[in-house]
Parts: sequence; structure tokens; C-alpha cells
Amino acid sequence: MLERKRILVSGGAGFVGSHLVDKLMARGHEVTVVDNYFTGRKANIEHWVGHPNFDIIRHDVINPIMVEVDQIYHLACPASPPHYQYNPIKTIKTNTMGTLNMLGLARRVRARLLMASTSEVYGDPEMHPQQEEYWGHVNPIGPRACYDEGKRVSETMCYAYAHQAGVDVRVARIFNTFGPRMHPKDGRVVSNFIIQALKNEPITIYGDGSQTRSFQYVEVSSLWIFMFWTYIL
Ligand SMILES: O=c1ccn([C@@H]2O[C@H](COP(=O)(O)OP(=O)(O)O[C@H]3OC[C@@H](O)[C@H](O)[C@H]3O)[C@@H](O)[C@H]2O)c(=O)[nH]1
Repeated sequence: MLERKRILVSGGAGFVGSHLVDKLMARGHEVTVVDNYFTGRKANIEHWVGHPNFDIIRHDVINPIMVEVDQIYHLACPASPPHYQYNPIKTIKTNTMGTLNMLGLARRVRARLLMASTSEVYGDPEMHPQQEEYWGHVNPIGPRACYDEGKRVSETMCYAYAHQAGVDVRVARIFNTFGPRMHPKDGRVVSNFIIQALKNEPITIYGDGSQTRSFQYVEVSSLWIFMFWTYIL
């Protein structure tokens, strides 16, 4: 087994976060989930409740938090367009104050931090597929700005903390995700299409249908969870 680490996962009750929690728990780490349950669900992580290596704190990252950890995975933020557009000011706060709080914590406790960024930092891109070197084509006052500009400044903050304060950071630009535990009302295209097909309803294609996306399947086998609990008990 790898060296055991104390790991904070913000947004750990969310769709992507909870799969990450499963992986970290299965590797034997001590995991603390911080989530305000805006889009995250307790059901996504309830299989770990009672495990000695597992903790949940109901907390909104726009407020500071103090915990002793070795690593931080900062995933807290609604990712689906209808969810992050529901309260754009809150989305901006999450991506500015929330990321600053996580980076401040990382600096204080000398933890490595990974920030979940997004393909939306490329905005409405003029090149396909997008290379990491591409700087994007973003409308700063468009309906997506709260999220895409929010994530862009989150990335900026990560690298400012890295260069100025020596914080060890990683940024992952995650594209359009789908998989088990996705909320049926997530509102993104894959779950919308699947649910419409299951209900025998018309498929809603926005615009002229010529848009393209890169999709990413997210899952940790539930076998891992079963095997680990069996080993512990
Ligand atoms: O029912 C639908 C839903 C969506 N769409 C279209 O399908 C495309 C994908 O839309 P989605 O709602 O799934 O989400 P987007 O790809 O725009 O953004 C999402 O995925 C990328 C992530 O980085 C972002 O966090 C997330 O916002 C868009 O062009 C949208 O207009 C439909 O045609 N019908």
C-alpha cells in the first residue's frame, strides 16, 4: 500500500468527487469530505459513513476552514450549466473565495492542491480539439461567464500561489463527464438524452446540432468498495 495520507476532498459528495473518494479510500488514505450539498448528495458517499478513515464536514468553501491535511482535491462547484447558472453570484463566490480559501489552507498546512478546472476555460473555442496551449475564446459577460471566468481566475490563483508562495498545485481541465451517480436532473447532454430515451420522449438538441464535445466517463468499480470493507471488517 502507498504511504497513508490525510486528504481533503471539497465537493466530495458530488458525482466526480464521490468516485475520487472511493478511489482514495480504497487506497487506504484518510479522507475528509467537505460539501454543502448544493448538487452533491449524501447518498453518493454514505457507504463510507462509519469507516474509521472517513469524515464528512457540511461546509461551504466560500467560508474558511482549518483542517490538518497533506493533500487537497478542490472539486467544489456545480458543473452542469443549469446548476451553475441558477445562482451566478454564488458560482462566482465559489470559484473565487472558495478557491482562495482552499489555497490559503494549502499554504498554511503545506498541502499539495489539485483544482478541478474545466474545458469551459476555452470558452467557445476557435480550434478543435483544444490544446493546453490554447488560451480560449471567452465572453466575460455571457451566461456561462460565472463558471468559465470563475474557473479561469481559479487557475490564475493556483499559479499565483505556486509562484509567489511555493504551494504545490495541479490543475486538471475536466471535460464533459458522465457515469453512475450522475443526478437524473443534472441537465447535461448525456443524462438528458438517456432519460429522454428511457421515457420515450423527444431528444432535445439545442441549436443546429453542429456543436462538438469531448466526453469523459467517470466511475470507480463498486467491487473496490465491497472488497475494502470486507477486508476491514
Ligand atoms: O438536452 C440537451 C443538453 C445539452 N445540449 C447541447 O449539448 C452540448 C453539451 O452541453 P452540456 O449541457 O452537456 O454541457 P457543456 O459541454 O456545455 O458543459 C459541461 O461540460 C463541460 C464541463 O467542463 C462543464 O463543467 C460543463 O458545464 C451543448 O452544445 C448543449 O447545447 C443539447 O443539445 N441538449
